[in-house]
Amino acid sequence: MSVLDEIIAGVREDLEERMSRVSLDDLKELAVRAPEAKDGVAALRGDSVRVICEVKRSSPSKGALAAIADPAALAADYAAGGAAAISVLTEQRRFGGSLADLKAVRDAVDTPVLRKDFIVTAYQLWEARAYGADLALLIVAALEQPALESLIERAQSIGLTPLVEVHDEEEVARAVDAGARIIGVNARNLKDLKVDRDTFANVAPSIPSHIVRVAESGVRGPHDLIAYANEGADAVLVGESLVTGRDPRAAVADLVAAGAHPAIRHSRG
Ligand SMILES: O=C(O)c1ccccc1NCC(=O)[C@H](O)[C@H](O)COP(=O)(O)O
Repeated sequence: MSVLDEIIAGVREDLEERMSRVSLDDLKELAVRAPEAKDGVAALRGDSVRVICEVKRSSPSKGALAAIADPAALAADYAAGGAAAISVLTEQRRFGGSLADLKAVRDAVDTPVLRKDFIVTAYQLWEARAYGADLALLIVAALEQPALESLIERAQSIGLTPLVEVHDEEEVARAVDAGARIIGVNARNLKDLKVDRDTFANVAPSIPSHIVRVAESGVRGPHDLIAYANEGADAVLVGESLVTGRDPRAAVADLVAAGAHPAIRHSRG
């Protein structure tokens, strides 16, 4: 069993428990009352490289990263630093996240919010919307093609923008066929957790230019953002280096400034 398979097995158990407590109809009621979803595509594409900042307490690869007692305060720092979106890991067992974190972040900022989890059912999309997410992660490696297609369609129909995650060119082809408008290339191989920053450069050229390209994982500071930008990234997704650093707001501001540097703007035409 790969790490991804193990994570998904746990996610399915936790999901069963939530589904036994909260009906889909009740979730839909909550979703109707949630603030209107913001446009994820508009948030992540522009003349500068956008920065998605993650609320990440722990991870399978590194264990505990940061306690994050107040995710709302961290999100407010990210927003003040210029984050284009805030990613909230809601998986409990390996990442220490929750839907309560998602709600706390939603209530604290106007910035678009991404539910980062291992989504395998439409019920989780409704949860995402009910707790205020604007975007939801869908991982190609976790889904058969018909499920990927139907989850992208369902996400869009309820106002969520799917961020469709891939790790190789074959997965890009699947994401494009399924109708993705934002594709994230994860430098982390979710089967063995190794991070290879060359993954983006190898995979991104196969992403059609009308699709937003996000470079995920391994960003330690502005130099990594600049490298990803030069390889064609519209946005980067950053977790560990922000939650383990001393000043997340300043760290985000440094990344945002690097992403808006005239040399990068010029190379992006
Ligand atoms: O972070 C992990 O160890 C991990 C393991 C298995 C599945 C997903 C995992 N992380 C999710 C992510 O993709 C990252 O949190 C995100 O890209 C930010 O990466 P980083 O800046 O390297 O923390």
